Amino acid sequence: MGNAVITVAGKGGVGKTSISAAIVRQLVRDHPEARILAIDADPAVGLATALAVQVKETIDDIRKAITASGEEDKSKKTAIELLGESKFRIFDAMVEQDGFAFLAVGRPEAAGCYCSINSYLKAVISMVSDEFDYVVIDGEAGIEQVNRRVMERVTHLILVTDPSKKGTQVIQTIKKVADELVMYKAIGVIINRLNDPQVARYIDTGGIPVLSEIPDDKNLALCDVQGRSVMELPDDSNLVLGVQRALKALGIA
Ligand SMILES: Nc1ncnc2c1ncn2[C@@H]1O[C@H](COP(=O)(O)OP(=O)(O)OP(=O)(O)O)[C@@H](O)[C@H]1O
Repeated sequence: MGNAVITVAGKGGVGKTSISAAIVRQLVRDHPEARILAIDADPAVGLATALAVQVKETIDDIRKAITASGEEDKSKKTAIELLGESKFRIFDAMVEQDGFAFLAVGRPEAAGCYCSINSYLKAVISMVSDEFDYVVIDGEAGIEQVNRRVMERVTHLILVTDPSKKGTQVIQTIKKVADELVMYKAIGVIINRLNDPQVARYIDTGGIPVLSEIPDDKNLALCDVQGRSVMELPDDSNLVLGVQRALKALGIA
């Protein structure tokens, strides 16, 4: 198989970050020889915390620096061209630890529009994807990044919802947009925090295949409180088992 670019998307607060971190954990264990990159593309910057990574420099920092240098440059190159020329800076910003590389998009300070950082992010994903066997992207909540074609190169789209109607509506909207804009190979849903199996039959994913259902995970709650990495979750914790099932269903594990 070629490289896999896995994106995790869904409504805010449903568990995208925890699931992305658990996917990284699983890939590191299943494929110790593989080159694995985790990208924190959520401006809320949770993946770094979930994986206990100390971020050195973000894509947004690099964007600002090269935009500033571009303004002094009389050759009128576009910022994305400049970014291509400073590819080494992106690789330099990656933190290597526990068997994976990590890159954060950062939190653009200018209020309002993330369009510009999103077009950088898209360029960065294309630029770095070929250098890794697996890329795992923890996306921003909602449809914006899919809509702006940031996720164009994604091969596996994992939609996360909780059992709420709002959650399932968001994943159906993301799927609709992705069907037009993303050439994904596989798509599926993880239903997170589903504690009552009786509730499952009322959940309407709009025909999107369910990859796995994950009940509340006590170990994750403990990790959260103690600020420990999801990499340290025990093998039998609900999140780990649910992510294993999902990766298997997608043909990745
Ligand atoms: N299966 C689970 N069991 C217990 N706690 C969970 C589970 N899934 C997520 N949580 C907790 O719910 C909270 C939100 O999860 P997480 O940050 O992963 O969601 P998110 O979708 O990435 O949120 P955001 O959209 O804000 O980035 C966290 O405190 C996380 O530990």
